Amino acid sequence: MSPTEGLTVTHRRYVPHSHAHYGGDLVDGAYGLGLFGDVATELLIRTDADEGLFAGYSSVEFVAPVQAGDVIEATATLVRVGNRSREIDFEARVVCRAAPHRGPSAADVLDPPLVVTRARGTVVAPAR
Ligand SMILES: C/C=C/C(=O)SCCNC(=O)CCNC(=O)[C@H](O)C(C)(C)COP(=O)(O)OP(=O)(O)OC[C@H]1O[C@@H](n2cnc3c(N)ncnc32)[C@H](O)[C@@H]1OP(=O)(O)O
Repeated sequence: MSPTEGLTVTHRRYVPHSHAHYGGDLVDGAYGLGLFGDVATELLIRTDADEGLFAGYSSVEFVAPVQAGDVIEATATLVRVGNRSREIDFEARVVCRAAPHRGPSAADVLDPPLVVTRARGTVVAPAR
């Protein structure tokens, strides 16, 4: 087992209302995949001193919708180190969500966070 297996990186960001794409202020699923690309980039910088290139996803599940106004966090966990391939588990969770029934700027912390997307993918590092 590689000493870097199990390493986890988390990014957190606010989902701007300009990203709402579907009815009900929903955000497209690709938004979450964009977060996964960024968090995988930091993971590869930490393991390989290089951003790497995303080769593909073996699975993606959209478990619950993401809404404009959410605060979302994306986690990447390194699960397998190949020669140049790095297999990564991803999870995105909503940690804060708007509460429009209380007013236009009202929002709550979600405890526990709401899991919205899970995925597994492979990023490829350059040959050393
Ligand atoms: C961090 C996020 C970054 C991004 O989002 S970048 C934007 C999106 N991605 C891209 O534009 C990448 C486009 N694709 C490519 O440039 C190439 O395509 C790759 C560099 C990803 C791979 O090409 P090659 O270097 O020629 O691959 P190989 O020498 O055939 O394999 C190297 C290792 O990578 C594994 N691998 C290759 N393709 C896949 C795949 N599609 N799914 C899973 N694994 C893959 C292999 O098995 C092997 O692994 P082993 O070195 O550990 O033996």
